[in-house]
Amino acid sequence: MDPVSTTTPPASFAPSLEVSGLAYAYPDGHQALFGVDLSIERGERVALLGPNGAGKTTLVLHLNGILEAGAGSVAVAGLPVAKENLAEIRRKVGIVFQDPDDQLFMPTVREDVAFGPAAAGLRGAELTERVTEALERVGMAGFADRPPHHLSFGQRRRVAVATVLAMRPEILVLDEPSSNLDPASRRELADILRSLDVTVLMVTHDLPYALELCPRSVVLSGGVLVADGGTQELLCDEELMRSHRLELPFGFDPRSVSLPV
Ligand SMILES: Nc1ncnc2c1ncn2[C@@H]1O[C@H](COP(=O)(O)OP(=O)(O)OP(=O)(O)O)[C@@H](O)[C@H]1O
Repeated sequence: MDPVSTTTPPASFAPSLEVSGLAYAYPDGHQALFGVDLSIERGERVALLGPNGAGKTTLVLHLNGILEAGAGSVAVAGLPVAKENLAEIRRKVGIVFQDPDDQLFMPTVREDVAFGPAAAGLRGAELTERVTEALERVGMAGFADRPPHHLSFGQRRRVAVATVLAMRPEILVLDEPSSNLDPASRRELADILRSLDVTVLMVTHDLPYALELCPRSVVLSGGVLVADGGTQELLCDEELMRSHRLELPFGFDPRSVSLPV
């Protein structure tokens, strides 16, 4: 048997995300991650929970190679996150930042959504189709010719999601997707995210939102992955919640929510 085939699964069978023994210290010496292991299968929606300073952003910045692992490895759909693969990795890992204005800078919504695919070489009808599809998936097709700065915050967040979906990413990473959204916009975004056929990793302090959207959660605390399991099960674990400064809103009962699939 070919020895390579026993250690390197074909990309189509590899998990969307495989983080192994990831450790990282910032240049000032602060150790932010200590040997994190995390595997996410295709199509899973996973919430990344943890108190302030846990290392969540540090972990996310490793997924598309903004930070380089001190030790351990990260692979996206079987492709190692390494300098020689960065262009491909950045097409596969779509990050939606907390502030949509960090991602929207073109005169119109259409141009913002077209920016990534055009930079990747798409032109003409293929590019138009990609933009239309992404805007339809977030319910913003009717806004293509509007300047992003004329849209509401919730609409801008949806366009930011479309800019990332237009790249047809392997994994969609969202940083606090529910922040600053009113209840209706929050629900609409949840419906959109549930409808997508893509792997989702969502960083959030909004525990009810994690429960609503993600069947699975992982808890990072002090740079260590301290829990990995069903979101409802984790949120019902009072000792886990208390010891990692995770708090549910007053009166919220995680058992009362009908679970996502
Ligand atoms: N550029 C940096 N240099 C040194 N230390 C840093 C740097 N950025 C973050 N840290 C430290 O690394 C640790 C992890 O930070 P990180 O931003 O990853 O946490 P987080 O879980 O995303 O927090 P939050 O929920 O507050 O966004 C913290 O102790 C933080 O102070």
